[in-house]
Amino acid sequence: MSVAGLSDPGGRIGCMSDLRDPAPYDALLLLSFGGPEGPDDVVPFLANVTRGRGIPEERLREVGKHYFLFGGVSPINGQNRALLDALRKDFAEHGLDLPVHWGNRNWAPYLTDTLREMVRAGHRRIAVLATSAYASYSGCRQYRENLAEALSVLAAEGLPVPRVDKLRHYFNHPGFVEPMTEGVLAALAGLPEELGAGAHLAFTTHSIPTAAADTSGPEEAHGEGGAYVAQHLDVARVIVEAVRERTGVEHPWQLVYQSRSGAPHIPWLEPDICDHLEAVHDEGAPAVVMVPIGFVSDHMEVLYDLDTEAAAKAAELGLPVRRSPTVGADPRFAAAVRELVLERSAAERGRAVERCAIGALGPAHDLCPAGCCPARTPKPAAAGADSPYA
Ligand SMILES: CC1=C(CCC(=O)O)c2cc3nc(cc4[nH]c(cc5[nH]c(cc1n2)c(C)c5CCC(=O)O)c(CCC(=O)O)c4C)C(CCC(=O)O)=C3C
Ligand SMILES: [Fe+2]
Repeated sequence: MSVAGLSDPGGRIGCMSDLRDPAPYDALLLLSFGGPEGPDDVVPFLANVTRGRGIPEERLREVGKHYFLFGGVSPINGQNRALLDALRKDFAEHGLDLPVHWGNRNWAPYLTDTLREMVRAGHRRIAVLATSAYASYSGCRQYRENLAEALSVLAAEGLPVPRVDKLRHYFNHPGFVEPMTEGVLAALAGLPEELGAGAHLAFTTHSIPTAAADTSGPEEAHGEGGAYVAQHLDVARVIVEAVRERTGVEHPWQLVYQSRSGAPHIPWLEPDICDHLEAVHDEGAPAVVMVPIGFVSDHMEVLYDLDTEAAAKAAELGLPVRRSPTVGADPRFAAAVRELVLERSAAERGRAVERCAIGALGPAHDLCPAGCCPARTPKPAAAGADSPYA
């Protein structure tokens, strides 16, 4: 069943607030991308991200320019540490006794090392929260492939193989969306009054190849843009409507893309944020608020691609822009994670659960069906119906 989030002035957002029992889970794993923490980390980090594709070091240094501009430090690890603290605090305050660990796909602490420690500490049934809210190969199945790889290493080492369950996509959880809505309202209020009312909202997310978008989500969601585009449009509509309710203004808006990479002849989702800024400027938009709904924290894709590159484009056009924040370690997001854990725990125990979701799409599946967000070259993926693991 899908119900609207209940939000009171104290900031509590709840659907399953009566639940406390995390069984059958004995731990939560925060699974993220990882990022470099100094100049010497940048090239090895990029080699990890692009592993198996034989990209020469020279090219990696070029790609690493964004990181070198910031002293070789991505903010993403610090942001995950802050999220870990927020989760532990929220769990403790709500009587949820569940240890929280952290592992990354591409940098230390590495997923495999974290899982090994968790198994040695006795954990056998692990809920997994990925720092990616939407469907897609890059945002979902690739994390599941990395989980399968890590489990295969543990098995080869003769260690027990834990069961890992990835929590559902939370793009439409009110604890993810409401802090972003508030951020948009604050960004609009930060514009000079005569510009704010007519400002355009540019909702941004990571561009991916159109072929990956079209096959994102379960098979029934396939079609142009697939679940990836549909989910982002749903979140954008919810925010536009919430802003209209609060301000009386329905701002013109569009879903646009950023951070494209890959060969130019392969089609990726468009338009790019910079082209979009130019287009709306030509149409006479007085100002733009960039809303990075595709990301969970203000990491390098946000700091470079929006705050540096797109901001420079806007300055060149003389177009006033603001950028609203991502959820990061917002306590409402931490509360949402607790609810996702408790909801899934109850479901695994066979209880009927209320799944908190706003927008038109309803709550996403617990278990990715076979063929969900397929890879170009099939690999084993854990935590889905087609997982080779229990
Ligand atoms: C959908 C999506 C998300 C959102 C979901 C999620 O968060 O998972 C995301 C997040 C991120 N992407 C990140 C960094 C990178 N992504 C790359 C490359 C790519 N991303 C892709 C997609 C996504 N990416 C794709 C289709 C590619 C090309 C193919 C490939 O290489 O797989 C490359 C390689 C160099 C380049 O091609 O530019 C880098 C360095 C960082 C870390 C930022 C930091 O350090 O603060 C984060 C959070
Ligand atoms: Fe990426």
